[in-house]
Amino acid sequence: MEKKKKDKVESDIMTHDQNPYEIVKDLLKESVSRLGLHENIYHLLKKPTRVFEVSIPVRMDDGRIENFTGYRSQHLDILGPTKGGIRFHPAVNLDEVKALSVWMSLKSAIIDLPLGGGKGGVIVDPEKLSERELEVLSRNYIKSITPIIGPQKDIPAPDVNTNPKVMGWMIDEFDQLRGYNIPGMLTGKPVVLGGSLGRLEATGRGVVFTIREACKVLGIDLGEATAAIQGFGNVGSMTAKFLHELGVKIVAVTDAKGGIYKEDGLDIPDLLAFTNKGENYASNYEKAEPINNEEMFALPVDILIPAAVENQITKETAPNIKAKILAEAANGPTTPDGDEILEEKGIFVIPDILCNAGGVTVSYFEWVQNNMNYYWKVDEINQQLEEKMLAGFEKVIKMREEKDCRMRDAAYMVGISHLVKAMDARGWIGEQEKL
Ligand SMILES: NC(=O)C1=CN([C@@H]2O[C@H](COP(=O)(O)OP(=O)(O)OC[C@H]3O[C@@H](n4cnc5c(N)ncnc54)[C@H](O)[C@@H]3O)[C@@H](O)[C@H]2O)C=CC1
Ligand SMILES: O=C(O)CCC(=O)C(=O)O
Repeated sequence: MEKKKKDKVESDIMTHDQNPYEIVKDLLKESVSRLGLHENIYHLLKKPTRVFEVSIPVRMDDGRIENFTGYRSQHLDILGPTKGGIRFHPAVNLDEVKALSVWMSLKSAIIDLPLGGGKGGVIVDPEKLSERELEVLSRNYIKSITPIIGPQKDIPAPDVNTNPKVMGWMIDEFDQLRGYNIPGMLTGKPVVLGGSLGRLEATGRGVVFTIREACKVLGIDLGEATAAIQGFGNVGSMTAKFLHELGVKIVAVTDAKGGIYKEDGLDIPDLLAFTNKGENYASNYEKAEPINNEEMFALPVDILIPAAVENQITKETAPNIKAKILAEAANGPTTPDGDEILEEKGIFVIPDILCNAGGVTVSYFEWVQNNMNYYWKVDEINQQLEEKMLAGFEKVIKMREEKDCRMRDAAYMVGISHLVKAMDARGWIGEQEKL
């Protein structure tokens, strides 16, 4: 009863402009039309092929059985098996998971990966679980979606509040069910179990490649640039590390618990060492001043990086943004009305489906290595990641010039055009739908 009430509240509070699935459908529709394609293409793209809802009973430490709700959405598998992360968060809902799976299809298409889009989520606040409860939840979730996943079907990976440790439990459960080791069934796993070198850093590294390219377009010298980052988990912290290595002064980082600010620039290696010890920097790091998310968005920095959750750049926060570049490391951080304000202000947006595609790119490399059971050196992986990200960035910039449109529309058009080629090759579409 309690659970039902919570789910209802979550979906009730989402307006059309905050609902990621409504947002992504509107963007798909607009881009299909801009490309001069028949609206049938929109109808082929707008819905995931398959969505799966599961109940995940967990015996809690106090003996109670709590029944969690989980989802897996498989958007489109015309380029290859569907692929995408698993999120553990109290705000997870079906529309969010569906939108995240559409974004995965577009990301893979932009980067030219032979993969489709998938995504999973469980409605849970992992901070409220003990380690044992979290492990049981992780194992039971993967068990419940076992019929629809596998290395040639749908390949999960980490997302918000999941990590290599969680992936280790999940792969163990799957291997035990199947009776043999299947390393390519998920990615982002510990290296000792067939994880790829460079995967942990990949999303942040990819974000920084796109920022570097955007700075070239705008004539910004990275050595003189300043940045602020929302979210200091896997993606935010790795983005901070690589930007710092390029000489960018990171003046603020924030997360769900608060944030810190230092005008002269934070000592990122020191901060990473602090957080790696499991410390909460927002309340315990003494070498900087406190700052909240709203204040951070309004800082006079060159580069602003939302690396947390959806709907952060809104009609409330966007008017205060002073940055020249908004690098969307998170999925769906900008609402449509936030986007309009960014456009009016002439802020250069690196859209999520391009900006954060480094994660799935190295996940693809991990899967390839698992399939051939031979493992590459980290330099090889990083170099191939860079090539893929730069090629994706180039395609989006070219489309933006051709169509004289926003970076976001250009990224959607690049992704959709690639998917349409695959639809055509499969005989899904007739003359009227072709480019
Ligand atoms: N992990 C990956 O490889 C990839 C992640 N992403 C996206 O990047 C974003 C971050 O993911 P991860 O770093 O993996 O997750 P994470 O769980 O490691 O970190 C999430 C961070 O966001 C913060 N956060 C959560 N809610 C917040 C709020 N309301 N306000 C401010 N901060 C908040 C958390 O405190 C934490 O610092 C998500 O949108 C995810 O979908 C995208 C591509 C790949
Ligand atoms: O690494 C992957 O397969 C998926 C990463 C992901 O979930 C994302 O790009 O949002």
